[in-house]
Amino acid sequence: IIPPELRFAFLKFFNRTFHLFSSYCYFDITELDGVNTNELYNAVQLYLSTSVSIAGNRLSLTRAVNSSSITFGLSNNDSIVDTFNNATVLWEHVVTQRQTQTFAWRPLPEEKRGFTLRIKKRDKTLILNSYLDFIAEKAKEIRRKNQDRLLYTNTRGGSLDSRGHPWESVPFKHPSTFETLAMDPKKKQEIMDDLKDFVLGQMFYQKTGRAWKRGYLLYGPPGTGKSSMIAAMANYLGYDIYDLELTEVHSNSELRKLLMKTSSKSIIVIEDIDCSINLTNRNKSSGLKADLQNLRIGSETRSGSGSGEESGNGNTITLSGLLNFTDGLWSCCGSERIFIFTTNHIEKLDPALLRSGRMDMHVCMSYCDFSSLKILLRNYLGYEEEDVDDDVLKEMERVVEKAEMTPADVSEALIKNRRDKEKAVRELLVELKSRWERNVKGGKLRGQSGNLRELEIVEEEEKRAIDSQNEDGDDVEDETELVDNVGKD
Ligand SMILES: Nc1ncnc2c1ncn2[C@@H]1O[C@H](COP(=O)(O)OP(=O)(O)OP(=O)(O)O)[C@@H](O)[C@H]1O
Ligand SMILES: [Mg+2]
Repeated sequence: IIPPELRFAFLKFFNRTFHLFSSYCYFDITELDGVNTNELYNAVQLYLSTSVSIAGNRLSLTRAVNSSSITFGLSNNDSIVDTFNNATVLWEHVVTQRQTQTFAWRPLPEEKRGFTLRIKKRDKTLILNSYLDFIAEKAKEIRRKNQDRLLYTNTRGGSLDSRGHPWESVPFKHPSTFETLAMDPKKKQEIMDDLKDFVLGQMFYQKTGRAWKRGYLLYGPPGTGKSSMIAAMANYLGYDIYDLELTEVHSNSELRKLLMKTSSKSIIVIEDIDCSINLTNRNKSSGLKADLQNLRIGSETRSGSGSGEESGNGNTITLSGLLNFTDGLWSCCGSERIFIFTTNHIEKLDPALLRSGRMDMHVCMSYCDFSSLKILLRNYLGYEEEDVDDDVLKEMERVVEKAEMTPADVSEALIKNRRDKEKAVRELLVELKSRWERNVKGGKLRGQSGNLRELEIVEEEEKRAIDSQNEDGDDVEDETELVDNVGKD
């Protein structure tokens, strides 16, 4: 019979007085903080899920698709007690149904989730100063220990899921590490040191007034390990990867939103940057001129308000948008981020992307050299240097650089015969030699080979080959015939 308004006012009053005299205070940690995901919520969830002091008698068990581990969690509206430095706290997982929505720009999740932390008022300073930091640290540690990295992609084409995430994720389990990566050991060490300095460099970045981020440009022919390098970096640092598909992004503002939804401690990757830029920039209006214009717009906005507007009809991403993405004010909305661009054709890239300070390190991933070859032999056959015949090794060392085989080609040759290791090495050498021969000969025809000794060797080997073929039959004639036919066409 009491009117609802009165009942509401009464409840409010009751609550107020209750809180005034209660010795507890409460903190709400909601899953979504406006538009952003609340990292503290995730940290608390992780912390509680593996906390040894877990004392709840009702837990929810989850296992994500493809994940190897089971996660414990608090059931909806259940609570557990935790202790920290003699202070006892109570965590409650509060899940409420969202009221029917009137109108929203994007659908919000049906449930509102959050943790409520109840502590004694006298513990307030302790909790605020150290307990929450402790949880964040612990969550980080757990995440690292679980080794469960995530690989995110933006293949939704701009649409959001019910929690407002533009990214889709799967567990990332690429086995590539710096150990298995075949490249010049000196260069490899340099990159590893650089990464380590970056991770430990918070103070440095703060002191020098730089945003805590770093850019790498990986370039080189296909199959030289660019993607493998990215995986190795992620595994080394324990970072998540955001694989940004630029062709799925329709405007600069969409790009910015994607960036805002990435978490810190992550690697943001744009593969084959030359192709993506072509697609969106050069096809529009008049090629280079449009680019230059975009660039100008880009630099204006960078020094100005930083609000990088879309040029043209606003339905395309531009170079300026991309530069703002990696470099502008928005790029520091999180910290500890690594940007990696890869390309097969560095010469095609716009100089604006290459200028110093933008991509901090340019890493050339190139054809297999001798040191890489040795790493691959160890990876695939378990062979150390001394396990391979000396002459064979010397021969390999002589031809490997000019053979211009990619590590992917070498891997393929080794995998094919991995049951018969000796045969694998033999066939690899044959392949290396034939490519070497072709390249050196090609160089001779183009008149650009400087090494006379090598030419002599090629000629000698050619002669020997012809002799042996003449013995075998008339393969040579077949070949000339083929060439003739091509000539006729
Ligand atoms: N440097 C390397 N060390 C070890 N393995 C390699 C290396 N390069 C290539 N591989 C092998 O070759 C395969 C292809 O390599 P990867 O995908 O990393 O090449 P990529 O440079 O990214 O090529 P693309 O330019 O076509 O994307 C990998 O699965 C890996 O096993
Ligand atoms: Mg690749």
